[in-house]
Amino acid sequence: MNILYGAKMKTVMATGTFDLLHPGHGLYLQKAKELGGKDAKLVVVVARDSTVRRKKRIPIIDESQRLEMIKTLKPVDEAYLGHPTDMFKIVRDLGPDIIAIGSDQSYEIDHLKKDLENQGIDCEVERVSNYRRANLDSTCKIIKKIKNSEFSEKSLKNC
Ligand SMILES: Cc1cc2nc3c(=O)[nH]c(=O)nc-3n(C[C@H](O)[C@H](O)[C@H](O)COP(=O)(O)O)c2cc1C
Ligand SMILES: Nc1ncnc2c1ncn2[C@@H]1O[C@H](COP(=O)(O)OP(=O)(O)OP(=O)(O)O)[C@@H](O)[C@H]1O
Repeated sequence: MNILYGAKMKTVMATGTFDLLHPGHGLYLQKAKELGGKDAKLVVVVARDSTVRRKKRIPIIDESQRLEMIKTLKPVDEAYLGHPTDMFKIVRDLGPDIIAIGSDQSYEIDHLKKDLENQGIDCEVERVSNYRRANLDSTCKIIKKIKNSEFSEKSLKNC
């Protein structure tokens, strides 16, 4: 926790895959930062390719490019790749005051709080309730759209 003119500046940690960025990612990061109040710092942990393969699918964009993109976003103060196997290591290293879980992330808040306690980590866990609904509001939907599109070789000739 940093001290800013006598007030506590909170560090909020956000996590995710962020493969093929969409506005829902931006909303999550903005709302996550707001959980820390005025002058909060937002640090983002980008999932490793090996984690994404294990939990979801083969990522389209590799981890270094996903990290590079996240670092360009306005609410983001710092961003790092996570650990390949130990999800608590980065939490220990970054020492956030709050971990912000996205509205559709599968982590159960009380369960995660207990796991952190068992690891000796003192940190709040809060859910970001905002979800941006749209035709393309998840990476999966973008992938499915591209896969089902009738892109012919001719229409892609300028790619
Ligand atoms: C507290 C916390 C720490 C995490 N640390 C890591 C990590 O060190 N390495 C990693 O690859 N993924 C880590 N993750 C997992 C990913 O950020 C992400 O949750 C996972 O790829 C699944 O994506 P989804 O949560 O959006 O469904 C962490 C998640 C949380 C909640
Ligand atoms: N439409 C959305 N509105 C708000 N938050 C979102 C939205 N989509 C994703 N998020 C949040 O952004 C973070 C990163 O999401 P992530 O890239 O892991 O998944 P995703 O975009 O939902 O794609 P996938 O289809 O792979 O699950 C997570 O915390 C997730 O809850």
